Amino acid sequence: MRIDATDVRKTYGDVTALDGLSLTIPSGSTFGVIGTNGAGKSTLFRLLVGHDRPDAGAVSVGGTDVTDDGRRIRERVGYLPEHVGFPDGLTGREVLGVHRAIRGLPKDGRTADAIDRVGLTPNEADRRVSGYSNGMQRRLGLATVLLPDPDVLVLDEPTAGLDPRGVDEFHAIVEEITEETDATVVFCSHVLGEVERLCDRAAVLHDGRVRAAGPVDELAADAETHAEAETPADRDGGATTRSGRGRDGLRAAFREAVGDDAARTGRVGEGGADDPNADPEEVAP
Ligand SMILES: Nc1ncnc2c1ncn2[C@@H]1O[C@H](COP(=O)(O)OP(=O)(O)OP(=O)(O)O)[C@@H](O)[C@H]1O
Repeated sequence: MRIDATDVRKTYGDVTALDGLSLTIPSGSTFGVIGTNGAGKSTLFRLLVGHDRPDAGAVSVGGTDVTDDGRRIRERVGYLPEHVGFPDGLTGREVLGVHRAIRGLPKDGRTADAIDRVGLTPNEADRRVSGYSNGMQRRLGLATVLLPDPDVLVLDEPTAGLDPRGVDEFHAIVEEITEETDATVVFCSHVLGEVERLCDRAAVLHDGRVRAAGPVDELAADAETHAEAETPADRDGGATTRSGRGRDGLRAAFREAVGDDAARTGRVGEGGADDPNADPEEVAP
């Protein structure tokens, strides 16, 4: 399902969270939204899944305005918020059973499928969630989202706080989902390397606006257009080869939006180069 946000504005009191944001997420893409703390990522995601309404502008999913038919959107869109809590007394399998029942989904093996897809063993699924590690809780959260077999997955910082192994495992699960289904997957992150690894498209968000967006392989063109007057190539008459495409392109767009310091470490917001979630390869020498 394609997602369109058009000139969206959202304020909380005197705070402008989204300031005329426009973005298109093509059907079937794996789309990464990267931005600083407070850039508006979570606000955007709440609007995409119909949990909140824009003050101005429009958001549509699969051609349906989310404010017209929020229920249909919530049926087709799986949303994993940044912070998910589960009742401590239940096992993982019971949590999924409750979610299945609340959503009116049939007892057709989808609970066991979801457990399998997120890599929880049957034994782990039968343990109480109070004993789950952070990574297991994230996987269980993803399993609840997968239950209805959604057309769109919206994941708000799904790997924040996971150790490197947990991050890797979560990435592998997302990669498997994107390979095996036609689902549109949208997630946000502070970590550039995560977006580069998983996404075919990306947007850099800053101060409630999209600063660069497009196929990861083509973001270079945007960044180069904006930074044209200052590129080494311009300064030395074209002798220096420009960064080209792919990773360098996204990095250039990112640097333009968030500044040299964040671009150097490949991450923005909390943590730093020594954060367990940081990809060491992303830290420039
Ligand atoms: N419910 C709310 N009430 C008041 N202000 C809010 C609310 N939600 C978000 N904001 C403000 O809107 C702005 C955007 O917040 P948002 O959570 O969308 O950013 P974010 O990019 O997800 O940040 P982070 O990376 O820290 O999670 C921030 O200034 C935030 O303080």
